Amino acid sequence: MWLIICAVIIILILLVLFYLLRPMYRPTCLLNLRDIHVVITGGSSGIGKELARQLLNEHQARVTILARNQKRLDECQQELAPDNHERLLCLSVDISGSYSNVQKAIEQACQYHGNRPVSILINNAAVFFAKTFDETTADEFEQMVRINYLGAVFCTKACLSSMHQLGSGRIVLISSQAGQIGIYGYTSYCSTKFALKGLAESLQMELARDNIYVTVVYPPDTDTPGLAEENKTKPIETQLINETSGVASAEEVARKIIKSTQRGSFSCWYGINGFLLDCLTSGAQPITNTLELISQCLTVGLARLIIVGLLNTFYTITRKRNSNKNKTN
Ligand SMILES: NC(=O)C1=CN([C@@H]2O[C@H](COP(=O)(O)OP(=O)(O)OC[C@H]3O[C@@H](n4cnc5c(N)ncnc54)[C@H](OP(=O)(O)O)[C@@H]3O)[C@@H](O)[C@H]2O)C=CC1
Ligand SMILES: CCCCCCCCCCCCCCCC(=O)[C@@H](N)CO
Repeated sequence: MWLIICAVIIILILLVLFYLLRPMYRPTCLLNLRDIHVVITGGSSGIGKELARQLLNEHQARVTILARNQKRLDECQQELAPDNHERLLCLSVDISGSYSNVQKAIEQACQYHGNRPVSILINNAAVFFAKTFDETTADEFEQMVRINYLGAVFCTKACLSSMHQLGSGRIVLISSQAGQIGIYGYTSYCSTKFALKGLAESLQMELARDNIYVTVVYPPDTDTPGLAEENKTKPIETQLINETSGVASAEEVARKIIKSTQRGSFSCWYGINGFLLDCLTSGAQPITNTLELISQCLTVGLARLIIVGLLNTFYTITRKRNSNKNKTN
């Protein structure tokens, strides 16, 4: 008798919990990508280019790539859509320049794709280099904020009317694991990537009622031309810390971005470290799935313990180098 009463009480508590913890918004269905218009900033290299490739070849989407360098854009057009020109438009624009230029580029893109409004915007373009705060110039800080943060704001602003027109949409912000944890050498980069999460949380609260879903992506180091360039001057401290999460391929990173975007998940992470970092930094981020929330609640304490252990190692790495430098001086 008591057993049955206990079981009923437990079930009731679970039901109430599930009701209280239900997602605050939920995409109606998995987004079908066929023939829809996807805009990818920074799609002429690395992760952006791989996204364009998969969207074109595996999902038959229509793609617009925005980047600055015309030569790289031409090569991209040749490589990604040699005999299918009408599905891919490569446009040269600096997303951190004037807002009206970005707006014009988006208008031109919609016209090119048969007046198709933008269904998905992937804010992927960014610049990155690793230098200490002291070594980073004021101009470099400004450039980083302009491209990595303001560029995403401008493109999002320019695409929103499209999504309102459609009555649905997806906005993807490519952050980084360096947008979840502060790292030696990334004072300028981390700040811009952290900023994207604040933008995403507020934007999602505004747009959930319009059926527009925001996804923030947190890749680890990823094998791209951008990473190869960064590695040429990366301080050893930054290199050693980043190695904790290993190096992913652009192919796997792009694949999960597309899946998370179709689902409308709020965050997109990679591997066990990515999962733990997402739990650790879940804070007040919205949930799209009750099980996700339960796993975060159960793991957050453990993740905090692990990160404190790791931080000890990271601080040892940075102190050691400083004492070596001091000895040689
Ligand atoms: N690779 C990595 O290890 C990781 C990367 N990320 C993030 O993933 C994203 C892509 O990185 P990745 O593929 O390595 O980058 P790449 O450096 O390989 O490519 C960057 C792209 O952005 C474009 N771009 C840069 N500035 C502008 C601008 N002002 N206006 C328009 N386009 C611009 C570049 O073209 P052009 O110069 O011609 O304009 C290029 O197409 C970035 O947001 C990065 O922060 C996150 C974690 C790890
Ligand atoms: C709770 C336990 C979690 C443990 C994991 C902690 C690991 C920290 C490693 C961070 C790696 C950051 C890579 C940045 C890549 C990037 O964005 C650049 N390549 C571009 O500059």
